[in-house]
Amino acid sequence: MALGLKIEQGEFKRTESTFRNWITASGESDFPAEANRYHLYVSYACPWAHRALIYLKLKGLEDIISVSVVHPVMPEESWTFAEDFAGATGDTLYGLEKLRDTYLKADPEFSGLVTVPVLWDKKQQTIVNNESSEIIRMLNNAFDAFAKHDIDLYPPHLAAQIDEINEMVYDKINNGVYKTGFASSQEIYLQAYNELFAAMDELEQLLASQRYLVGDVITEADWRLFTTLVRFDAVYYGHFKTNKKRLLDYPNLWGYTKELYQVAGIAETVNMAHIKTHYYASHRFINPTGIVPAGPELDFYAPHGRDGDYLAM
Ligand SMILES: N[C@@H](CCC(=O)N[C@@H](CS)C(=O)NCC(=O)O)C(=O)O
Repeated sequence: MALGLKIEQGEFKRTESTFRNWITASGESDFPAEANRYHLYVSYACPWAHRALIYLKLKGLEDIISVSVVHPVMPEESWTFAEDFAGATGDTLYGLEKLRDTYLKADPEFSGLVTVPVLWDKKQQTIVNNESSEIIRMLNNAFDAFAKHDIDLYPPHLAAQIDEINEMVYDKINNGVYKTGFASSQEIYLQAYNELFAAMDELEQLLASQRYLVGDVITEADWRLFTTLVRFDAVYYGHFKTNKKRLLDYPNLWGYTKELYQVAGIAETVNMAHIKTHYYASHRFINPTGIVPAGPELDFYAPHGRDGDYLAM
C-alpha cells in the first residue's frame, strides 16, 4: 500500500521523521532564527501540520515565516502542489509539482516517507525539520525576537506535566484515531477503539475539574489535542470508525474544543473542506467511491460555557 503508511499484521505503525535539525534563537547554529528565511509546507488537512499553523498564528509569526499549502487529495505518491482547490497555494517558493520534489531538492538520495509539515530553509535550500512536535517547540521559543505575541506554550515549570500528558494523548488519541482507522483486523481495530475511548473518557473527567490539560493556562498539550478533536466528528467518527461516541456527546471535551477554536486566529487555521476531502478522497482503500460526506453540521462558534478571559492578544 502506498500512502507511506506501514501496516504490519493489521496494525498501523507511524514512521519516524527524517530531518531533525534545530533552529536556535542565537546565531551559533547552522539554522539561526531570522525573519523571512524559513518556510512551512503544510496541509490544512493534516493534524500534525495543523499544529505548526496554530503556532504561527498564536505567536504572530505569519509575516516572518511564509507558508505553502498542498492540495488536500493525497495520491499514492504523496502530496502534490496542484492548485485546483480553494486554499491550495502550490509551491510558492520554487513552483515544484510534488512535495517529493521538495524532499529531493534537500536530499537527491531521499527515498523515505514524504510528509507534512516541512520546515524549509530558503537560504541553504534544505529541510530543517519535518517532525511537527519539534517544529512547534522551535516556533515557540526560537523566534521570540520577531514574534508579535509574547506567549510561551511550553513554560519550563510545566514542561514535565506537558510531556506526560502529550505521551498519553499522542498514543491513544492523536495516533489512536489512525490506529483505529487503519486497522485491518477486527481485533486490532477493537483494541485501538477501546484505548481511544478510555482516553477520551479520562480527559472528559479531567476537564470537569480543570479548564485545560495541565491546569488553568493553555499550553502545547492543549493544541496537540485540539487538532484531533476538531476533526473527530467530521472525519474520524465516520471514516476511521471511531464511533462509540461523538465529540458532541462529551460536554467538557466539546466545550473545550469550541473554546480553543474561538481563540483569536485559530478558526482561520481550520479548513473543513481540506480536512474532509483529504481523508475521504485520499484513502480509497477505506472509502472506494471517494464520496465526501456533506455533514455533519458543527457549530464551533456556539457558546463554549468555559468562562473567563485567559489569552489576551
Ligand atoms: N511525525 C510526523 C507525522 C506527519 C504525518 O504523518 N503527516 C501525514 C499527513 S497527516 C503525511 O504527510 N503523510 C504522508 C503519507 O502518508 O504518504 C509529524 O508529526 O510531523
